[in-house]
Amino acid sequence: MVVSPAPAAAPPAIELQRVWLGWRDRIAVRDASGVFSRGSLTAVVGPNGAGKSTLIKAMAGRLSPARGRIRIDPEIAGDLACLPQSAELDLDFPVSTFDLVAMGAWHRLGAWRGLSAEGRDAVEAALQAVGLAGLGRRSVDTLSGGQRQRALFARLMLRDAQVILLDEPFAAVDRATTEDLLALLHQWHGEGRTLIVVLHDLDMVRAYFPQALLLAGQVVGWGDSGQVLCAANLHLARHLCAGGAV
Ligand SMILES: Nc1ncnc2c1ncn2[C@@H]1O[C@H](COP(=O)(O)OP(=O)(O)OP(=O)(O)O)[C@@H](O)[C@H]1O
Repeated sequence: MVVSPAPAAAPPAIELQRVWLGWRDRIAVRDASGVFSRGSLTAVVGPNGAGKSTLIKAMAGRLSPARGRIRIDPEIAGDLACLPQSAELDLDFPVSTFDLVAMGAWHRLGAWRGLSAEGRDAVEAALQAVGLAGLGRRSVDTLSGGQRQRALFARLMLRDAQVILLDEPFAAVDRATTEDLLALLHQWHGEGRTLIVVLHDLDMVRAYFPQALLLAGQVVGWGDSGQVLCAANLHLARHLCAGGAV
């Protein structure tokens, strides 16, 4: 097994300390340890059922570890945003795209306070940045899948979080949308945010993500994506998820 440690230069944003995660009596992730450094850009990859979404949910605070600890840097603990898989999001309600994006600012403004002129400008700027300028008045239930994903990225811009977790953000969106949203991820990375992104496209990971965490019910590799995504690790991950023991 090749497990490379994450670079030690930056302080930890999120540290997994012998974390076990499960659903009722089923263990989904066993004994995972490692560090997502501050400002890192990490892809979480692995076969279906490897525990990627489970780990994202646990780091977002939606699932408690059965054992071990997820330590989030206290300085950024309240500054973590999560975009779940699109299948988990019900956007079939008649709210305007503008209001959906503006919801990103709720944690700063309070749920029932109106947006200032500055806030409204920020929403318009975010809509423009994701290619939805002029669509603010459209109801989200009339947007295409790609447009919804763009709107959700605009909402993340308003959220302005230091740590951003994204679960398969490019599933079911076309290539142009993927490229635009990938560019936004890189912009956020350049701003020093910590990004943790569940992905299936290994070529994309090798090309654009410096760090990778390969899961298969346990950590198979974690570190430089070129090293982690070697043939031996990928073979081991497939073997483990097919029910093999090591
Ligand atoms: N809400 C749940 N209740 C019960 N079991 C669950 C739940 N969510 C996930 N699991 C189980 O936990 C294990 C890991 O699932 P998880 O969704 O984390 O995998 P994944 O790596 O994200 O898979 P995929 O690539 O298919 O999205 C699987 O065995 C799955 O059936």
